[in-house]
Amino acid sequence: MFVREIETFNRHRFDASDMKLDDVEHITVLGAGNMGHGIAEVAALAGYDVRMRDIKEEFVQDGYEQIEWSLGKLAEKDRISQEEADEALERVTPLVDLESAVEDADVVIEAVPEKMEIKRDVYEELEEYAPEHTVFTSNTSSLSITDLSEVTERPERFCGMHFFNPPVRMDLVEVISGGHTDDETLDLIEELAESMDKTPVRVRKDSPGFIVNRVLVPLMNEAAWIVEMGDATVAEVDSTTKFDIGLPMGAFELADQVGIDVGYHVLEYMHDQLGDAYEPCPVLVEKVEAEELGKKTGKGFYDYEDGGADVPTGEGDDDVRLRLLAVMANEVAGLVENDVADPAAIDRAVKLGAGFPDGPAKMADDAGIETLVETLEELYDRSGAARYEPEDCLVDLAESGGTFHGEDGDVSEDEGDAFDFETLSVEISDRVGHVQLSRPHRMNTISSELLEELSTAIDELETHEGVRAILLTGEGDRAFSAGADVQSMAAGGADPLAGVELSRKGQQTFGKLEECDMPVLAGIDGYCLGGGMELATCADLRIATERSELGQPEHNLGLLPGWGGTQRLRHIVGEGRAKEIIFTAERYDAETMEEYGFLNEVVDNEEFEDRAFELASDLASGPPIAQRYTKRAMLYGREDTDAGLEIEAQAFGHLMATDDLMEGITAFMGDSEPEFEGK
Ligand SMILES: C/C=C/C(=O)SCCNC(=O)CCNC(=O)[C@H](O)C(C)(C)COP(=O)(O)OP(=O)(O)OC[C@H]1O[C@@H](n2cnc3c(N)ncnc32)[C@H](O)[C@@H]1OP(=O)(O)O
Repeated sequence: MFVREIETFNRHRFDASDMKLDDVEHITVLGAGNMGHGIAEVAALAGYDVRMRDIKEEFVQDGYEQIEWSLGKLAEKDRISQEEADEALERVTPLVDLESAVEDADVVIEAVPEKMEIKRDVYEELEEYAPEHTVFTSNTSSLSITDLSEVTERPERFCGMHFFNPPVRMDLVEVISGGHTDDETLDLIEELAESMDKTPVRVRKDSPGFIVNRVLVPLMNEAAWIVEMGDATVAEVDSTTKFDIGLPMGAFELADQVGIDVGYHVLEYMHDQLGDAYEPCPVLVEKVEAEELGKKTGKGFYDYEDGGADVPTGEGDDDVRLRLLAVMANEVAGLVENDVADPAAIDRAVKLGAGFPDGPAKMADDAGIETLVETLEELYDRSGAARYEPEDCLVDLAESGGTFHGEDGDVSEDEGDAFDFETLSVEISDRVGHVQLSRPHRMNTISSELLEELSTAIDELETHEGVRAILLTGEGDRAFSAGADVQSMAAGGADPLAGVELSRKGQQTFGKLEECDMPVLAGIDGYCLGGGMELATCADLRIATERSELGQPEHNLGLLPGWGGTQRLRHIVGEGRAKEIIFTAERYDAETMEEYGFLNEVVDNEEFEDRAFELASDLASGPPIAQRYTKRAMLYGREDTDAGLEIEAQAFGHLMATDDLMEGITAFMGDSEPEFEGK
């Protein structure tokens, strides 16, 4: 028996390190509810053969119809073609029989109800039928991955794969390591999430609430405690959360949206696992007992049969703001201290998973760690409640005058290279993060490594306290970039799937520039071709030297502009010109590209460097909040004017309460230059 167990263990280990993303063809999703059918749809859209299983025929049929409806909607909005929608649907097989559902599975994603007993039964049965090589994942949002993995005989090939609702729209997937998970499994599942067009964030340790819920749920609890303790009303708390902190919803509005019971159950679990700091506020208990669970029951903190959440502007309270930020900062500190994730990963996860404009670590840095620790200490003295006891690492940060994004944040303005990359150089000067493509010997062509590093550089600059604008240039005076490195692309062989992945990777990486909160300037000197032009297209402004030549020559190679060019270029130059540029595959001079509206300015060759830095510094001195929301409104308004107008209106209102507005008006009246701080 002992020998057999060791053999099985060894075989599992071999299989785990052996399975690569290319080997994954069949995915089984267990559960056809909201999350299950959403995940099945995402997997089918990514080209996987999907079996979706639930315990009753009516459940799977219902899930299948939801997928059909959702794919139809995507096609209707031209996000995918009708043919792609039909093909994706064909890849989904709804099933009740577990054996047939998992017999070919390479990866299982379990999304059954959040009850340990139910999941345990499912995994025990699953272990009977699933092939040896299958990797098991759970979409649980609250249960322990380690505990779940121990129900199976393959705990090393078991991890969390936590999608957000609705999976088809939400970008984030938390990939959670259980106590036994091996690195190969985590790598594979992260790659799988990326292949589904999602952004994985690794949760290095199995910890209650993982990252996003660990920040959100205590935030909702604290909102409730503020009301319970008589320190503010629901309206005041939500006004503060939405209009002073700038979160997408008020804390109570969010609780109603998610379901008060859902938040409460996660909180109960945290209370059980992590102790008294997570004691649920009685207000939440009362709501759950009264079955006033939020939107889904018609009543929660707001009455949805009587107009729903109507969060007032201008009722914010600074003590409430500091208190909510302090509690969030303490959660971030707990996650960092326990090595669950670093501040950059936490910020990325919360921005993607909860739609926060900034991550909680960045918001804490901005508010001042020392102030937040003082806030916690005052509350702790007053109430003695464990939730206000500051984490050691937060106190240490406050005492040392540091910040969560400290190392980068501490780089003084003109200190030069702040980051270590092979294919890029990144420097920070005068609040401008200057990214230079640094492969001059190959015309700054874009290799997979450069794409990878660019993606990291954008993430790092975006969360860097000292950076307010990004400038992109190419090293040397021959090329901004001559596009994708066709040589290394050809070296990858003629693998269509790898091609799809490469295209997606470029689309996503360049897309980060469109989505990032600060203005981006592309400074073009020399050739700006193919993927290089697609990169420049994602900047907000473009300037080029007189000698520059620009174009999309992909058709000459029998390719198409696969890093966003078929979609994004038309937003800058209009569809007619975009088609002309792509179909002729010509190289255009800078003057013509200025006429076409692609370039904002053409500059003398000798003056290029000075002008690029001058313009980038100008952008960096602009009002950050207004810049951020202008970008968002314009980006989301591209396909949906009403959505863009709504963002515009909300942002306009939000700006009314900012220091930046006061600063702008005061400077205007006093005829001086404003010093915007983004507050
Ligand atoms: C999804 C995205 C797809 C794409 O982006 S596909 C690629 C689109 N880009 C192109 O098609 C541009 C191809 N390159 C050219 O047409 C020419 O080059 C230039 C006009 C940019 C420059 O021509 P010249 O001044 O005569 O120089 P040179 O000797 O052709 O190039 C210098 C070195 O640079 C390498 N190089 C240039 N472009 C690329 C590229 N895109 N991928 C890989 N290498 C490239 C060359 O091979 C050569 O290298 P060595 O001296 O070692 O032979």
